[in-house]
Amino acid sequence: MNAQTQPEFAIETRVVVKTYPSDFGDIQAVDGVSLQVRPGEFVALVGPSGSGKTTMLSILAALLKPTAGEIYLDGQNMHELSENDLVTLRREKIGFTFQANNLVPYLTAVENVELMLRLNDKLDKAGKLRARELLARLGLGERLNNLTGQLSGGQQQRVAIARALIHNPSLVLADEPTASLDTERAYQVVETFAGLIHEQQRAGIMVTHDLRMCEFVDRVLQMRDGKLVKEYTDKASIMKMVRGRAND
Ligand SMILES: Nc1ncnc2c1ncn2[C@@H]1O[C@H](COP(=O)(O)OP(=O)(O)OP(=O)(O)O)[C@@H](O)[C@H]1O
Repeated sequence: MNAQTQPEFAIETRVVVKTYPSDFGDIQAVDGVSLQVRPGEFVALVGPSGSGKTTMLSILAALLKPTAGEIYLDGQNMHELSENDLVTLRREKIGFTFQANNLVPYLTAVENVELMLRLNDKLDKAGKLRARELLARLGLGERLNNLTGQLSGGQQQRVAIARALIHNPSLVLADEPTASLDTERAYQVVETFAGLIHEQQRAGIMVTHDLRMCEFVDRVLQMRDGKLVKEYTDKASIMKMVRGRAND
């Protein structure tokens, strides 16, 4: 990897296809998706159920191999990496938050965040301080030493966000990060998430069914039948889309 030149895009996909075999013929879950996200840009991936959002997110997370197409993370073609290098790249350069936040129940809030640093061999004094600062920034300064089961859904989701960001990944992926939250908490979580993505210059991609959450993103990509069918690129058109649908 060339550390000298900073590529324009943190993540770029070129004509990505994912086909699942089935008894009724192949299912084209992702059908030629090309997208690019810059550092510091927060993008929402929306679309009806079955349109391929989760499949696309899994491919971006290097958890699923595409049937065809190319993916570049910080300019590195993922296809050219060995399985071992892919594991390392995923651990170092990608942060995730999932709907079920996958926190470790027998660890405290701060230990869950530190875990990402430990896995990357970066759990030093400065890292520990950053984990505490990040959780405090997310409003959990007084909950650092609580087990995650002692936290509310929204608090757990914020711990998951801290864990996704703590190792300074280039790409942060969120799958329905607000699914278990009430509206007010969902707004708070996504607003804070957006703020951190902008401030720390990460590329953020969030899959959401809740179009109101698009208020906080810079761009909306709409999928249908595995394809990107529409893009909203400015605040005014995003807000029009949010309001139009929200009033249905
Ligand atoms: N492991 C799999 N094997 C076979 N088909 C699959 C598999 N995973 C997903 N699919 C199919 O691929 C298509 C896209 O699914 P995907 O889960 O990516 O959609 P989605 O937009 O995330 O849907 P939702 O909003 O309901 O989560 C669907 O037709 C789905 O049935």
